[in-house]
Amino acid sequence: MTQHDTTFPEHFLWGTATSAYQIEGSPLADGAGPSIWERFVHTPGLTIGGDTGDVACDHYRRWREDVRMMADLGLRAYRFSVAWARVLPEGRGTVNTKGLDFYSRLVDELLAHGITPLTTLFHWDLPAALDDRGGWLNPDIAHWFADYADVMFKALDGRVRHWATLNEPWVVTDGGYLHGALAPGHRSLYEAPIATHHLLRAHGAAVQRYRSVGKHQIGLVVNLEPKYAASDSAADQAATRRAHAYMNGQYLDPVFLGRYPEEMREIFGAAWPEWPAADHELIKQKLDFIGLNYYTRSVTRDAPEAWPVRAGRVIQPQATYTETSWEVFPQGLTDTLAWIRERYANPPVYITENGAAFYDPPVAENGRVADALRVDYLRKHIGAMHAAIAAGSDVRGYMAWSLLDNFEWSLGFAKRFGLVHINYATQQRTPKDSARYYSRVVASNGAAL
Ligand SMILES: N=[N+]=NCCCCNC(=O)[C@@H]1[C@H]2[C@H](O)[C@@H](O)[C@H](O)[C@@H](CO)[C@@H]12
Repeated sequence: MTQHDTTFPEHFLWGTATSAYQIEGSPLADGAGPSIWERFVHTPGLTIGGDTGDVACDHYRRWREDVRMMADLGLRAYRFSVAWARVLPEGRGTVNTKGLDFYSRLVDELLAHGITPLTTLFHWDLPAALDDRGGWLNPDIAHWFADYADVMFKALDGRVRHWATLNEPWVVTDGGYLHGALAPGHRSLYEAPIATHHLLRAHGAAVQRYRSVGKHQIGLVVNLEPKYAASDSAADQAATRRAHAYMNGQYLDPVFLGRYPEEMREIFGAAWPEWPAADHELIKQKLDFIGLNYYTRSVTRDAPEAWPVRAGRVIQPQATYTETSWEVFPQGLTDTLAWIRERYANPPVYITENGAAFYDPPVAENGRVADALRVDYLRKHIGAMHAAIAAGSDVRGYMAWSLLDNFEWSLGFAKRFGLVHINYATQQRTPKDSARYYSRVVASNGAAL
């Protein structure tokens, strides 16, 4: 590839991403069991405006229309997640065939339109019945998850050739067990490391199971956020090392290197357990790819008040920020891909999420949504990804987050990440300018950047 050539490798997989609870609606339809998010959103005060995923984008009923829209946009791939409690209402035991059939039909419809499915087994919506048994704090969850994964592998493997075990274990632990902003809403220094470890053991158990029943590819999706020291001071440098270990190394080091970063004990102190070697062997299953979710960076300073990592984010006055207060920093994607390449011996990577929430203008009379900021965000980040590929990173695909405006967890519907606008009152879908732009990028394999 020459300097100005932005075409991507042949067969580069261009698509979009969503997750079950954020778009499907009908969370209890056809025998599905409740998830911890069903409980969380119906607990007053835990989501902005009391928003819930009861309807969301009504994708559970409009899925054919949505697949047709992906095909009309020329998308080649689609990353979605399976709601565990649709398939196993109690999280384990009896399979709900109607729940499984929803995903089987979705996969067949995608394939019929020439769209490659990438399937995430867990995207935060843990079955409530398992949470009642301790959820990610119960060591038994490793085999509960592997048994659920086994059901999905046997039902869909072959039609689905790209599996991801977990989506963003960091967010599950940091949001759900340390700070409590996300389901199940715990706030515990002692629970967080246990949740992390059991998430990683469950991941390892599912990958191990896949190696005995599956024939294609399986990986782990992590959100990585590069940390840049705010100054050369020892305190800021140390805080940056802690923040990097906590958000980035804490998940990939155990999987690729068989150990946690040494900074973890410094961060958690007495709350950081010692785990048996057998656990590390289970976690360290060989992966076929890393799924990278990239959104932003952090310029990091020492912050003794910022429990427990003691690292703070320094606002960059000259930067553009998204509606979720994330700095737009495309270089961070190039740097993160270089870090993966160098630290973990250049594993295959799919960018499984990249996108931004901006304040979009309303749908105009002519049907346009002129989301210029999102077009610019995509252009710059796809360019940053290309720079990493030119430097040797083995990046194999890019899934823009998100296909649709959707339920943004505790922020509800207030934040719009979609390439396609959703009118929640009518459920009308309207491709934004960013969708039209992305269609051209996909059709030209990156040349029309
Ligand atoms: N602070 N800070 N820095 C950035 C940390 C990002 C952590 N959140 C994510 O990555 C979530 C991921 C999730 O998969 C999806 O379900 C969410 O809708 C998107 C958008 O929020 C992203």
